[in-house]
Amino acid sequence: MEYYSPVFHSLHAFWYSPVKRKLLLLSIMFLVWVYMLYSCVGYCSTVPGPVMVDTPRGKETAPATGRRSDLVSRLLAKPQPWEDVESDYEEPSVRTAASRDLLDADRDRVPDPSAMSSFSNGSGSKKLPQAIIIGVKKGGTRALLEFLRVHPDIRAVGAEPHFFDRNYENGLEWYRDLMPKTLEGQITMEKTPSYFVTREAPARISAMSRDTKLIVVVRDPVTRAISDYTQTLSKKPDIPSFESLTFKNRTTGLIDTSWSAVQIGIYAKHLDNWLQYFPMDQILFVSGERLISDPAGELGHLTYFTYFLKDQTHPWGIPVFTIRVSDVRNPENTGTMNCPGHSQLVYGK
Ligand SMILES: Nc1ncnc2c1ncn2[C@@H]1O[C@H](COP(=O)(O)OS(=O)(=O)O)[C@@H](OP(=O)(O)O)[C@H]1O
Repeated sequence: MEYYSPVFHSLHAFWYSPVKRKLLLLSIMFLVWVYMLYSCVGYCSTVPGPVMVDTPRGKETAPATGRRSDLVSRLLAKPQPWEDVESDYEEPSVRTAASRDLLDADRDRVPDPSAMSSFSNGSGSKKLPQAIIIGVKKGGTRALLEFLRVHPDIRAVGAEPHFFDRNYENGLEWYRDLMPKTLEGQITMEKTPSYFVTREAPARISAMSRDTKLIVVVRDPVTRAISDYTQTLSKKPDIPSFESLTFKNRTTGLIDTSWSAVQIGIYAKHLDNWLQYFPMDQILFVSGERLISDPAGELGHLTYFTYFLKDQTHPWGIPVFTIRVSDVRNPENTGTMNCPGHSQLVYGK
């Protein structure tokens, strides 16, 4: 006995009608297409797209991974109120974490587009930095960092984290999270030039790790001060002249050492603070002058740097960096010194 179903009958009739069959197929294709479109939109919204970031060189496109765009947005976060205010050139002799950076550059606040190492491939793990370029501001720290990060053993965060001066309360995990991933044997680095003149920085870095290598780019303090001043002048054209800020009394030649541009250049004084926490052989001095006059020559020292950073002696011997020194209060008093073994460090003495 044949079972008769009205539903089966209407389906049968529907299927054998060519027009209706085409309509059914079209509807199915349409539904599949809508489904695919929906899935694609959902997927694309989770895939990181290019991010435009403001840099000192203008707007640039960063190939944003999720991690990188996270870093960029964090570092591009609205500046704290005190960061917006530039003061009247009166600064404490040594900056404290809460103090304002009078001559700070915009670039200090804006992350470099290559905030993550270009070699970073997503593998490895984030580590706290083993080496930090702690200063000096306008010494050539950016150039040095960019030179160093060319080396495959060095991974550096491009933006200045300002952890040990402005963001310390965020904690070490926050700081670690800013770092690029590294593989075994690779060195994590960062640079924040204001650490050098921040009173709390040496103790804080030492608390993180007493083995941290410190790199200081030193430059003739007078040239450094002019560079610092020029940067501020470009943002605030109506500030007083360099001379009137430098001298307390032009006739006697008495220098106003409370002006931050001069303060920062009294290297020996700041160095004393660091030497309370770190031995001299853990601090590497680099010539800011050489970074300008012979950057290729400094690039040649990259191998030395990695040996220094890894606590190893280079097979070719001990690296020697000749540094021109001068006394900010007596610019005629210049000389040279070799690093390491820099017993003649007389900057600002
Ligand atoms: N190789 C190379 N390439 C480009 N620029 C170089 C280089 N070496 C040093 N400099 C000079 O370094 C000065 C900026 O120093 P910093 O990077 O430490 O500045 S900052 O503190 O990060 O704002 C800035 O100095 P001034 O030009 O006198 O302002 C740069 O010119």
